[in-house]
Amino acid sequence: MSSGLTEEQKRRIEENRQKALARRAERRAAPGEGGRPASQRLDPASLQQDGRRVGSCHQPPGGQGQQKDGVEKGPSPVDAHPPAAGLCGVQPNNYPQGSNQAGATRPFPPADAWSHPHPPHSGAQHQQAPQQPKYYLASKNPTEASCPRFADGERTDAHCRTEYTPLPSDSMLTDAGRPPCGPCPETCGGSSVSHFYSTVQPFAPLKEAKVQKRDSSAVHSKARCALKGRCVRHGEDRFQVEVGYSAELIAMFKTVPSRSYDPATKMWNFSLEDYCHLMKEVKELSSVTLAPLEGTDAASQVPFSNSITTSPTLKTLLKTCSGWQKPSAIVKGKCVLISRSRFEVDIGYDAEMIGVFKQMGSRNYDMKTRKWSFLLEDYPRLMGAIQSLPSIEAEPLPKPVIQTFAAQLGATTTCAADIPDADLSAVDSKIVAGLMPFQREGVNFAISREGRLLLADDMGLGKTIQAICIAAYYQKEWPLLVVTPSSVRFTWAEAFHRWLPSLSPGSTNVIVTGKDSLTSGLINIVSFDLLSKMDKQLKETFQVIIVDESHFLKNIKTARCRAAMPLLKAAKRVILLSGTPALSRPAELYTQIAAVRPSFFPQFHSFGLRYCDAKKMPWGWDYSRSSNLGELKFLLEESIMIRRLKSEVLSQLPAKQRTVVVVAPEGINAKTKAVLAAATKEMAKGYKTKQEEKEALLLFYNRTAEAKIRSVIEYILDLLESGREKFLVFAHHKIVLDAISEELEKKRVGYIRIDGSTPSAERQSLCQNFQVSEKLSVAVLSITAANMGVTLSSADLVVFAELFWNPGVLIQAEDRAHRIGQTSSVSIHYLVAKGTADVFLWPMIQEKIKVLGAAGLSEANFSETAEATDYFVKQDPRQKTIYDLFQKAFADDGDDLDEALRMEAVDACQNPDLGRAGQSAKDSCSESPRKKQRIEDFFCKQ
Ligand SMILES: Nc1ncnc2c1ncn2[C@@H]1O[C@H](COP(=O)(O)OP(=O)(O)OP(=O)(O)O)[C@@H](O)[C@H]1O
Repeated sequence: MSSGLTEEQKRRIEENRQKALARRAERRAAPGEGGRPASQRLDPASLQQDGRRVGSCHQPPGGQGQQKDGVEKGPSPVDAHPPAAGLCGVQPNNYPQGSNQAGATRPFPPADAWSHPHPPHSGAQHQQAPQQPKYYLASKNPTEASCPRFADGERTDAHCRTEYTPLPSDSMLTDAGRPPCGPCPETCGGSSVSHFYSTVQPFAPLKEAKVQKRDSSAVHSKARCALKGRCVRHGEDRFQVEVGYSAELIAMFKTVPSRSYDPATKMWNFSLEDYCHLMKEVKELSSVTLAPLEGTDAASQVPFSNSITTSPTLKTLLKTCSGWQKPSAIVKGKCVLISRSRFEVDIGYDAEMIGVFKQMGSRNYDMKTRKWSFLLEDYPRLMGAIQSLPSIEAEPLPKPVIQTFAAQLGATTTCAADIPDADLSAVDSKIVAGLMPFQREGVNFAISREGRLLLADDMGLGKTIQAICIAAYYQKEWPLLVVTPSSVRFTWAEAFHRWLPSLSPGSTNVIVTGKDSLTSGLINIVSFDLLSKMDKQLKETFQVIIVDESHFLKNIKTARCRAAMPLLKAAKRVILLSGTPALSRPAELYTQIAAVRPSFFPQFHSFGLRYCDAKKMPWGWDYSRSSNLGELKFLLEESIMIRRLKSEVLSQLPAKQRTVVVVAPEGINAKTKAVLAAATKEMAKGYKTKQEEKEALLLFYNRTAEAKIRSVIEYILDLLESGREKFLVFAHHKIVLDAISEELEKKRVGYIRIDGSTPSAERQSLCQNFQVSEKLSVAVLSITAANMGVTLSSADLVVFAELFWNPGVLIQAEDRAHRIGQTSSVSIHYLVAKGTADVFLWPMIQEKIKVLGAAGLSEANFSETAEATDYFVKQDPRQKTIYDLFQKAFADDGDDLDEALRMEAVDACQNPDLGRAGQSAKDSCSESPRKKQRIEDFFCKQ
């Protein structure tokens, strides 16, 4: 670049330079005169008495400075610095120890304070410049006139402030890699400081500041123009930076994690742990130099090993200095999926990285979370750029996420294509036509995922019908295996026959004992526990498997899980059903995910690290927490899981959904079975009197209660294990109510109980407690004593452990949950046991309700759900006789309540603890005084 000087000017400059050199040589030749005293040599260890390092660029007599090469600067116009003395020059630094001259070490305000417009350099200021001394020397008293001030007297230009000179000056002034000092652009080059401030945003990336700095560094030298300051200890483990204002310095300060600004002293201080990082950054800045902390080596920035002034604490705190670039400088973070189309980079600050972020078209900065997010299509480009930054360690998105969202990555599409309608023409039309719209979507989803999925619809939304339809779509690949809790094995068999009428009656094989064949049916239904006991038979691989309540597999260590996992991994289609796939923590999902997509997370640990916030503890890894749950949800929903809540599909649901649960007959012991069989046989013969008939029926009913207890309890426990948080259980016999209560107590499940012995005053408070308390999960209720007058709408599931012949009473009981205040569809489960009085009671109830319905007296309809159980009775002529007997006995009775009382009395008599005598029954009956009286009357009548 042309200097713009005439030849004559150049000649004179050269002359002056030569003269100056000569004078300097003379001074050097005369020891003690003009030359720097040995004591003032630029010794890195030169310290003030108080240990603070001060001036290292000494002002020679006559106010002339001296450069390392020993050549005094002459008044050459070329070298002459812009006239505002001190703007760029080496500032006086040989103040008396501890002095704080005006302008010395002027602190700067915090970043916010700089947000107001900075007074610009006036043109006058620049015009004044030539009138200032031309020597490039430090001015002891920088002229106030040359430095505009804020209203509060603060100078506007950092270079107007007196600064500490860093040492050793040799290193400062002869930094080999630096260009020779040229005009300072901020003052001389016409670029005002205020302009610089305005370009540095509060969160301006340091990189950008650096870019500006580096661009300008070509034309000015740090050594000569730099703002100078120093580091001093600040308390036990911190250091303070005493320096004038520099926007780029502040921008850098803001990246230091331990930064703290002291408004009183107006200085920034930092942890010693950040010292080396900070010094390294300062070194990069063109406009600032800092004298290192006492006791450290300016070059290496490590403590002096032999210095007596270096305390052990300092050594310890600075020990990472030499290698600061490694652990301490690396900014670590991770990419996290935050929606189906975007991901977020959860990471600390790094200027270069922010520069990369800003190049992404889809970038979005969330002011609240202070995180950047991008479209997935930018992911490959962004990661490529970030990974090339040595100081950044950003954990990428997990492989399963990349695989699952491959369509969005790199593509412009942000949404995966809609799930197509599956062709269900080969499936029984009954089930296809019976699917509700959301259930059809579930089936479509399953088929789009090639029959491997976790169907996680809320409880009661009809996962069974969907699973049957999905499995039927793959019927060519059957035999089918259905793994379920043992209490619903028969319900599954019924459901298959109900929804797939084309199935032959013998196609379902319900496995009841470990000796049964696991593979003899087209549809094989087995409980979790039996499956684990039948390992030997498991060699046969099923291509299609349904697992109901798949969260039963949540613990990999259980026998049931160990038995099921190899089968599931090997099968072609895996249909997992669970309304509550994880009851308390994401770790519980792992086995279910692994069952459906074994390739996603082959090792639990990688899943644990990402989603269970895995922590190493003294005893091993703790996976009980959760992390990145949003990402996990998006991953699962995109790949393998479909979940709808009741509230989302409420408009498609009936207000009440009734289910017949066929409870397992093996729950009935052999003796009870024999008694029941004998009773059935006896009843088939008929009775002479009506009274005999009724008594026989009541005894049969009572035996049924005893027989069902085990299955009922098993069912209730399964419900609890499945995550049902609140439900009502109605039973009629005291022994059933007692058995349920005892079991709940044993299992420490919170419950209330309302039966005939519960005083009216207490009922209300029990109900209120149940309504509001999360700790009360079950309401154990007597069908006859609690079917009216109580509100228990906080539950949306009603279980009938026993049947009652009057459907009106049952409907009233259902309505304890289905009433004003209920916001959900109410599920009602009727437990029906084969080989018991239920077989006769259930069709009878159906019959009665039909009549009520036809008369417009009831909107309830049992026939839909009950049709599967109809054939119990219709198939066998002997059973038909008994059914007729039931019909006759109960249809004649106008007063069902009397019947109920009679049965309660019988119940009381049958209870071994209560004795058989009428008197004992009277004494022990847990009924209200009025009822007691009626029972008494009844016995008196006998
Ligand atoms: N499309 C339908 N048509 C008629 N009845 C249905 C339909 N879908 C579900 N149901 C009935 O709704 C009740 C609840 O269904 P199901 O037992 O399959 O629910 P679920 O989602 O498995 O509940 P849970 O998680 O509690 O086991 C059953 O009685 C079932 O027959």
